[in-house]
Amino acid sequence: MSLQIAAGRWTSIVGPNGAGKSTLLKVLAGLLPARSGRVELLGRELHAWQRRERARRLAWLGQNEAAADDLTAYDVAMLGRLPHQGWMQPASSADHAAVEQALRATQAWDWRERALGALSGGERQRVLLARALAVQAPVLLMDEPLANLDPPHQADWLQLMRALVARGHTVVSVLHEISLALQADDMLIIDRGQLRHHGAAGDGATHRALERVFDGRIAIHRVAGQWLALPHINV
Ligand SMILES: Nc1ncnc2c1ncn2[C@@H]1O[C@H](COP(=O)(O)OP(=O)(O)OP(=O)(O)O)[C@@H](O)[C@H]1O
Repeated sequence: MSLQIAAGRWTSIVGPNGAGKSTLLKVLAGLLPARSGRVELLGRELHAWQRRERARRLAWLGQNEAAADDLTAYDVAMLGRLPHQGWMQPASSADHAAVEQALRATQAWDWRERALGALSGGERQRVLLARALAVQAPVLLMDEPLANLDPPHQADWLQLMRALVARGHTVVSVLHEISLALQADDMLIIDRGQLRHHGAAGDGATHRALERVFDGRIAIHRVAGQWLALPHINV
């Protein structure tokens, strides 16, 4: 695969189950070694970055991530500030401000004192999203950020991503919900470990590539001003 993800845009990665979407995202994050080739972040080889510097620039939200269930939501979000903190140094007022802003942005502020393990799946996801936002990194990589989120919170997430991109952040997200993925600026379509298409999410060529990669089992339609992926159901 050879690709360049545009800075200051939101790119969604889509494709069938097992296509390699999460694997690609992990390689981009430096969490999996690329077997060959190289990955660059902001024009510099990923592994040439000093780890703390890289962690400040790259925020990560994984799929079904294990997290310390006995920590409060507030302390989980504060983990996102680790790259900004010195060894054994207490959190600064900037750290607390970033955590509060992130928890409020994901509407998780009200349960900041509750343990992560006591939250519902969607509530937990919003705290993990807040942890990624608290990093205040220019690049955010997210694997299934909408898992367990109800439709209003999915819409909130979309708005949040738009606001981040408007402020110059780069967002890359793996999404299974194609209609939501179609709201991105750009789309990477992956199948069987190969990049099948890379283009603007609103382009007809991207829509045809999507329909192909899902064996014609979906069709992209324009409904109420939005692109939607509708499944073909034989009745
Ligand atoms: N740790 C691993 N060890 C071995 N094989 C793996 C591992 N993780 C993933 N794979 C395999 O690599 C392929 C791609 O997996 P990946 O998780 O990247 O797919 P995906 O596109 O994200 O799928 P999904 O839509 O189901 O989440 C799959 O065939 C999977 O079984």
